[in-house]
Amino acid sequence: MSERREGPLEPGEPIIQVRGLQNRFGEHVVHDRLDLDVMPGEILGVVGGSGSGKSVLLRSIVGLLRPSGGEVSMLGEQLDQLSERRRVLLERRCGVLFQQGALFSSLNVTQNVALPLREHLQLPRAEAEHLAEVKLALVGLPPHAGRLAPSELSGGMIKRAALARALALDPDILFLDEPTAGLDPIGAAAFDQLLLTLRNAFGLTVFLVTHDLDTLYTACDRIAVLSGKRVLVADTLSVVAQTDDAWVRDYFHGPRGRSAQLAAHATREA
Ligand SMILES: Nc1ncnc2c1ncn2[C@@H]1O[C@H](COP(=O)(O)OP(=O)(O)OP(=O)(O)O)[C@@H](O)[C@H]1O
Repeated sequence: MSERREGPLEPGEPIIQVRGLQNRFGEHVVHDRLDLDVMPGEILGVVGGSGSGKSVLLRSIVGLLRPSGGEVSMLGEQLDQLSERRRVLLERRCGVLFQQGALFSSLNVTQNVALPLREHLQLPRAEAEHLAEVKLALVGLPPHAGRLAPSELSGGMIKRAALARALALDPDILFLDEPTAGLDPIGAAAFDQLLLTLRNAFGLTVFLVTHDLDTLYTACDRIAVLSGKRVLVADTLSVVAQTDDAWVRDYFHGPRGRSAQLAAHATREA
């Protein structure tokens, strides 16, 4: 991976800053004056009930959805004030992994990962595919996986291939929407470890939408809870879990929350 680029961020400045975000679809208000900071190099887990607006928040930040109001800044640049050229440059610094992986079925895995390199950097095919193979190895896929069609991959392999594509342009920020959904517990745990390895090795910032309590316990530095159209709390897991809120209580202190906590303790002590 390339050297990390120097952004215009001041020390201590959030890498993503969301202020007063509003999102509505017709009469349906999803976000109302939502604020959130994401700090450089952290893995932030974003949780909340179904329909609380986690994916809409992610899409607003990566520029796939134009918010109804408020401001989003990323890497020191305010999204709604960017020229087309600056927007494309900023896009390159973000890798996005969508819920279903979103690989092109007509391309093999290597070609899928090579696509951003060809489109954004205009690399010749052979060079782009060589770099794609490096990325596939980085996410732990065996060499033969590159020649397979997406339909020939297991669920875990699809996630890894999609992660390799999200990493293709050496992003500063990785956005992941439910990366462990549909994986068995062993595959999910391996994915969490991979995420930690990548963050530790490359200093990536990770914005992670998840329902997976194990991921929150093992991989996240901070957790933001979406509730009531806003961020109810964004803090370390121990602070968040003590928040006086019915959803937080059910989620973190219900049976699944307790078993995730026990599993995380056991892993740390092993
Ligand atoms: N393009 C759209 N048009 C209309 N409504 C939308 C659109 N996208 C999202 N919504 C609505 O916005 C709300 C929030 O959706 P979002 O997908 O962000 O929820 P979520 O918190 O990610 O949910 P889940 O955990 O179930 O994935 C939902 O009620 C959804 O129906």
